[in-house]
Amino acid sequence: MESIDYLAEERKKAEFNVDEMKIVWAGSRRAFEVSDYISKLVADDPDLSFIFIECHRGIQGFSKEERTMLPRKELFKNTLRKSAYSWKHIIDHQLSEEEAERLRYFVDEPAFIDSHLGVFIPAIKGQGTKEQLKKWLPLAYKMQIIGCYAQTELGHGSNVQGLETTATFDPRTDEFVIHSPTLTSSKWWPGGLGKVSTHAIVYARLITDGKDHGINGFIVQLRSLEDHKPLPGITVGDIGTKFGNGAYNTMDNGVLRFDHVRIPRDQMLMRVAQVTKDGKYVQSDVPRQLLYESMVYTRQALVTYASGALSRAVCIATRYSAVRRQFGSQNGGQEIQVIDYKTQQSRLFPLLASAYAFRFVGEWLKWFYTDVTQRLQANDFSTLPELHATTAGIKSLTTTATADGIEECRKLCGGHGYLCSSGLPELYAVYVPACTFEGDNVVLLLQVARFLMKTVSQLSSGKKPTGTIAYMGKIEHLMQCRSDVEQAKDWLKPSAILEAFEARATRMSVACAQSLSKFDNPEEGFQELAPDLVEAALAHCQLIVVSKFIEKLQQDIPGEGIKQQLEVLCCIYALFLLHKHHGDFLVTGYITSKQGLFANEQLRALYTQVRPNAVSLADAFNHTDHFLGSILGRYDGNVYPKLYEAAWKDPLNESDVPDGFDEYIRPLLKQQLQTARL
Ligand SMILES: CCCCCCCC/C=C\CCCCC/C=C/C(=O)SCCNC(=O)CCNC(=O)[C@H](O)C(C)(C)COP(=O)(O)OP(=O)(O)OC[C@H]1O[C@@H](n2cnc3c(N)ncnc32)[C@H](O)[C@@H]1OP(=O)(O)O
Ligand SMILES: Cc1cc2nc3c(=O)[nH]c(=O)nc-3n(C[C@H](O)[C@H](O)[C@H](O)COP(=O)(O)OP(=O)(O)OC[C@H]3O[C@@H](n4cnc5c(N)ncnc54)[C@H](O)[C@@H]3O)c2cc1C
Repeated sequence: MESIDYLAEERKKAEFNVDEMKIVWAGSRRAFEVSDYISKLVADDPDLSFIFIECHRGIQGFSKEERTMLPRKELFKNTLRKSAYSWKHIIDHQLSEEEAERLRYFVDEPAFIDSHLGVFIPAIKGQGTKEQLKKWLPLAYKMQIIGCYAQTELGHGSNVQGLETTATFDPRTDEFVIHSPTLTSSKWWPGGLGKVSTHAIVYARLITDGKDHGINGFIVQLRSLEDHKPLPGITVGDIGTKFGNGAYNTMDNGVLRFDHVRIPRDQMLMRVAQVTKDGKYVQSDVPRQLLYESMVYTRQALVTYASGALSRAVCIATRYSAVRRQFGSQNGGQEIQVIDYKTQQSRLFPLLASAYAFRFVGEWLKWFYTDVTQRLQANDFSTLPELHATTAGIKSLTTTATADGIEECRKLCGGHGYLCSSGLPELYAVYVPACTFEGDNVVLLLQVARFLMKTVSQLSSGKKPTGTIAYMGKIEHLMQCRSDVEQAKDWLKPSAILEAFEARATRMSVACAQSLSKFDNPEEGFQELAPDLVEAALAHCQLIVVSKFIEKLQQDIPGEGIKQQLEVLCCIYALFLLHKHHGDFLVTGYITSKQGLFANEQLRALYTQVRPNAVSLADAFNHTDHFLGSILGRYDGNVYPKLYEAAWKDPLNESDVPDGFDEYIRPLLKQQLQTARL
């Protein structure tokens, strides 16, 4: 049956070429083609798009929208099936690394393979010696071993230096003895650990000759490669069901304890430090911080994933807001589309703009990460602190805004957003731990703040700040300049926006540095001023996102109407932040309240400009209906019949009279009848 496009009228309004925008969103024509092909391949192959479960009726298939109704054990087994099937497809069709990553992404179920590819392999690459890479990477790439990243413990997560697991060198046997001395030293949380991984990168305190050398990474085999049973001395299992139905529960986050488990000396990852056969600890000439390199890699990758998750929620909320109508019907005509309410626009369009902003900053961060990694290979470590601060800060900003944005999109969809079939509750439940994993977002902003305080303190020494903190080189100007905006449309000038964000970030950092200098003990001062420091760090990170969006617009972007749309989105993103953090800009004295009001006036005008393009800007994300997994976000907008149809598939509707009627409802009703008779 041919489907009707209920959003066709919306699509006709677009003032730009949607196909060209799809390429801008994907990053390149090639990236678009790979994503487009793989997303359709997943959607069209039932083995990848459906969940199959053995039940009393035989094997039953469930769609993605139905997965929140399924028990964890069945879901987990199905995820194993899909991972194995995906892997076979990757091998049989000789998919490239890029295609394989897209396949994993569009299958869209958290799985052990994410930890294996996203953290285990990067950790070996970042911390292993050439010989170790040669030995372990081929095994990992061929999945002959499956690995996880076992850093966090029951008692310690953020404080990596506080980890308790020990790795004590025994020179008699040339081995390390890995041990969990306390309950709180139990490894706790690693994804893929609970039921699947055969190996782990275990972070443990390195002890030689009774001396503690701090944390190091070790490759430890956990399970037999024959029967998958835990090896002697190892206790391992899953930590239990997590937030939300379905959601992250397809992942086996695990617990792990060691009872004096022996591993050969060459399984210590030795790029940063080595232990010789006679037990001597030798530090390399690379900085110790390279032990944390894999976290930098993953934080960088999470930024692009943030734009992906936010774009899904925004696509659902935008399409549904164009379908949904409330109030204002005249003479029996149609009611108003809720997307036409200015309040709906002021909540939705900044999120649409944020999705694009995060995509571009993610693109840039990937480039920056690659650039710094190449320098590291050549033993140039000068840009490592900036990379750490930037990945930590942008990961924090984008994941917090994305998690909050998904929840806002759920509310933008009214009551129907609360149904699992909207796709939004599960998207939120899957996504929200990104605010915690790979570094709690507040802890990460405090790292940015340390970097900023260091930068400010070095300004007087004449050290010229570069890269993302180059703006601090203009400190004298930025501390005293005032906005020259005289009317609302002056806020459309990139230079006006940029200076506002630079002045605000500089002044907030300098204010913190001045407050800090009043403390005799800087560490005490840092603790006391932490909330202000976090705000200063956020201001710096928002400046980075805004400035990378502006830089993107300075590139040659072909395609009818594309640049104009992106300019509107960039201004919405920046002016929305300016409006939200109005207080910062006022208190630091850069703008007057009148100029703040101009920004808000301009913002409303931009919402009107983006309105006819909204559905098409969401289409440009190129999400398939399968990937969205949402009745509200369907491409054709055919929401009501599909919601109605889906309700009847709920297990509660399998019978008219529910189980439990005879035991619990009938007696109540009888009791009422008897009372009525009395
Ligand atoms: C086909 C391929 C497909 C692949 C696709 C996969 C893509 C992946 C996507 C999704 C997968 C997601 C899976 C996620 C699973 C989750 C995993 C985890 O959560 S792992 C555990 C993560 N844990 C943390 O993040 C802990 C957070 N804590 C820390 O990082 C640190 O403890 C700290 C907070 C930074 C503090 O460190 P420390 O105590 O050492 O402190 P300081 O004294 O503050 O720092 C000392 C100096 O070191 C600098 N520093 C700190 N960290 C780093 C770093 N990472 N890099 C560089 N430098 C760093 C710090 O700035 C200090 O410097 P100075 O001031 O001395 O100059
Ligand atoms: C779904 C999921 C998957 C994970 N996967 C892995 C994995 O594969 N491997 C792995 O090793 N770990 C993994 N983790 C663990 C994760 O990395 C940690 O949970 C994370 O680093 C936060 O540490 P924590 O749990 O110790 O939080 P805590 O540090 O205990 O945080 C609790 C609160 O204290 C605050 N806080 C902590 N320190 C400070 C400070 N210095 N100043 C101010 N406030 C502070 C935090 O902001 C937070 O509000 C995973 C976690 C989750 C939820």
